[in-house]
Amino acid sequence: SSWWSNVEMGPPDVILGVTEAFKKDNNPKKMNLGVGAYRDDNGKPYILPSVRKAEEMVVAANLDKEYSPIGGDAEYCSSVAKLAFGTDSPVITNKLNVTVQSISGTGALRIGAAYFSKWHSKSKDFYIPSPSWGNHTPILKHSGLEVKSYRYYDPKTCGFDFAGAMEDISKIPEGSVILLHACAHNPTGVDPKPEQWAEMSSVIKSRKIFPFFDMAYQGFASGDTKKDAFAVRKFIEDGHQVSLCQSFAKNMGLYGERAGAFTLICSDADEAARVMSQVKIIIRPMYSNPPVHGARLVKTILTTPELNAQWLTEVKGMADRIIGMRTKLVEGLAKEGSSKNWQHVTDQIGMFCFTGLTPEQVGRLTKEFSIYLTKDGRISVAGVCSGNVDYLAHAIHTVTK
Ligand SMILES: Cc1ncc(COP(=O)(O)O)c(CNOCC(=O)O)c1O
Repeated sequence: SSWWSNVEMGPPDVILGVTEAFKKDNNPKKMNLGVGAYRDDNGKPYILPSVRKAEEMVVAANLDKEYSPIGGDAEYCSSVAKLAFGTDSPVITNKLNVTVQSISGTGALRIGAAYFSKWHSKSKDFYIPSPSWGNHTPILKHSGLEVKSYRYYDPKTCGFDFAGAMEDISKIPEGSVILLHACAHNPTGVDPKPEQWAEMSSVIKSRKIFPFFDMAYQGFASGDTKKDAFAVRKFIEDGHQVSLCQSFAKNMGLYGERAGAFTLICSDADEAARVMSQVKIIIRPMYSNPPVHGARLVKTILTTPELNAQWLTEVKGMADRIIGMRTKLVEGLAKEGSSKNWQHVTDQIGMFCFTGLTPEQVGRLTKEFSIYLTKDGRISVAGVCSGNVDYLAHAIHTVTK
């Protein structure tokens, strides 16, 4: 018999499964609201002009294709750290950040999980929001960590369960790690308000819990990179030694280029040198060194002033288009005569909207209207455009009235 006769068929990836079903549907009005990738108002993938410009500059520079350093290009690492923390942050000026390039946000989470599994001796428990990005649990578990959860989403209001979150956080044992989505929470689109972040920061500090940030959407949520980094910068101001995962998949549209970064904040230069040495020891046997092209595009944009300014307008443009579609959807539902409160659709932020639709209503959207989304009622607002927003409003009203 074969070596692999023992291998059973694994479950299909929920999100990619939605896209497969969408492709098979030949209804001209079909809509794919499953995949978390930006689409322009014609429903097409979008390559940012600033990225195209950076690519021309990189190609014209005739660079070699030698191996990157294990931790990636040093200038790339310092440019992405400045974007996250702010150029005048003490973290940057005192060089307290250990920042390495990662294989996008997922790679940053993998490096982080492996680092904590090996060097965070106080606890192996990671508390993630309920719900969280589907990949968080397997990434953490594959690294030998325990995954627990804290209340986050309130299905009654389709909003943030602040009281529940605070109650759960106040019970998390000292030394545990809490995973926080810095902005544009996936899958709910629900973010804490600044004053709620402040309260979470103080309880996390007083309980000696470690804040592990995942910032996959900086600039893509509100359109303002500083605003979207508020939580990370607030926690640092409050004295937390945060860790941070960054992705340039969404805010620079570099999905397939796999550009990201992982940062640990240290207490002094000596600690930073020791920590950096151990992070590199983790990366070396994982994938040895990162891909060069995506990082070169990011570095060129972030370190070329006029390109950086152009990028900021483009990422704001993507955020504004999505925010505009949220408003149009709520207006469309009102026009359809819906008497339900759809305030959460415009209160939520980023790529996703947790509609509050039941699995049965989701099933009807797909069956009766060829609208594809995940069973939890999450829609990727990027899949909504001026040509289909009224159709979506009609369909949602029909299945919810
Ligand atoms: C919270 C979060 N962290 C990290 C990541 C990592 O993304 P990447 O590895 O592509 O940078 C993502 C990307 N999610 O993909 C969209 C979807 O859910 O359909 C993410 O949402």
